[in-house]
Amino acid sequence: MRWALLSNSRLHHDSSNGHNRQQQDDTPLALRGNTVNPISVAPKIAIICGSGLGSLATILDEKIDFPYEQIPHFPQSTVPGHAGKLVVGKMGKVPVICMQGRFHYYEGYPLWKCAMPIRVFKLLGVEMIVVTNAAGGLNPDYKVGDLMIIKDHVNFPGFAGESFLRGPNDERFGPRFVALNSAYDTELRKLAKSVASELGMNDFVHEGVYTMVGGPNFETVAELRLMKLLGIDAVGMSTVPEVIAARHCGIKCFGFSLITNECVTSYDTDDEPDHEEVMEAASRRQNDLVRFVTAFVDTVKSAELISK
Ligand SMILES: O=P(O)(O)O[C@H]1O[C@H](CO)[C@@H](O)[C@H]1O
Ligand SMILES: Nc1nc2[nH]cnc2c(=O)[nH]1
Repeated sequence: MRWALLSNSRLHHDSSNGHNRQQQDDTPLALRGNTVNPISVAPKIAIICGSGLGSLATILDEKIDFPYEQIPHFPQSTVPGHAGKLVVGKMGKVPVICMQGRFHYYEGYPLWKCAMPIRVFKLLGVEMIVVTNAAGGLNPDYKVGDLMIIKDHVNFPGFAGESFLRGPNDERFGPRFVALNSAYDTELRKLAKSVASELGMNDFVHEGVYTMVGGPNFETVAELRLMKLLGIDAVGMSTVPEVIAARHCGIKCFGFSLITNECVTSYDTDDEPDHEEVMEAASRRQNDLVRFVTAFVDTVKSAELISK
């Protein structure tokens, strides 16, 4: 397999995280230039599959897989439930690219690397991301298996100065300072709610605020109580860097969390969250999620919210 080089200086800024600038600049990401399996049709939507949610990629027609280990310098998936490949194909009539496996800060990647695939997608012509994740439910109305359309986020790593955008700004992707007050597109959220309604999913679909923590540990009771006080509905360890990268380069964002566990906010219980429970909950809801995302993508196309 041969890969054409696309200068990666367009993808990354210099980082003060100890990463080798030369390696960054050498990273070949021109999937269109793959002479074995070129991406001939530009994907319009990128779907980032959360923990245990990889089945969203398996339903594509005319699928082509690009395992991460075959993409030089691409990060590798290390978390169970993240297969580690890009899958390109069609969801209905829409060309899409799925990340079956995302990158998390706790795996050891700096935030710029966690969300670097978003810039690859931008260069491939992607106009919208559908970002999904598994999350712990803080809102007392949420149950395991519920779906939360993300209305907004609280970026805890950002409070400590960590950002995908830290370092020199690459003006070719977007401005130094980026507005995030409407990061999660209002029109797309409205449309998703009407799709959920049409599919009879109203009793388990909510809208709320997601927060990202660094992980990999789950939260203490005191931390979860603090988050509740702040109006946070669900907590996870991802998504925010991808959304910031996307908004910076003008990609529209729609996101949802699958509530895989109820956060333990009391000291009077032996309940503990674990990753197996997270994956089991994701697996139980996969058929509904596939139905929801397929109908959403179809409606986005009909509403002409992506180009023809
Ligand atoms: O956010 P995704 O990738 O869905 O995964 C979530 O599930 C894992 C914990 O079980 C963490 O990685 C958390 O972020
Ligand atoms: N931080 C965090 N991430 C999760 N991912 C799935 N469930 C959880 C949770 O309870 N906390």
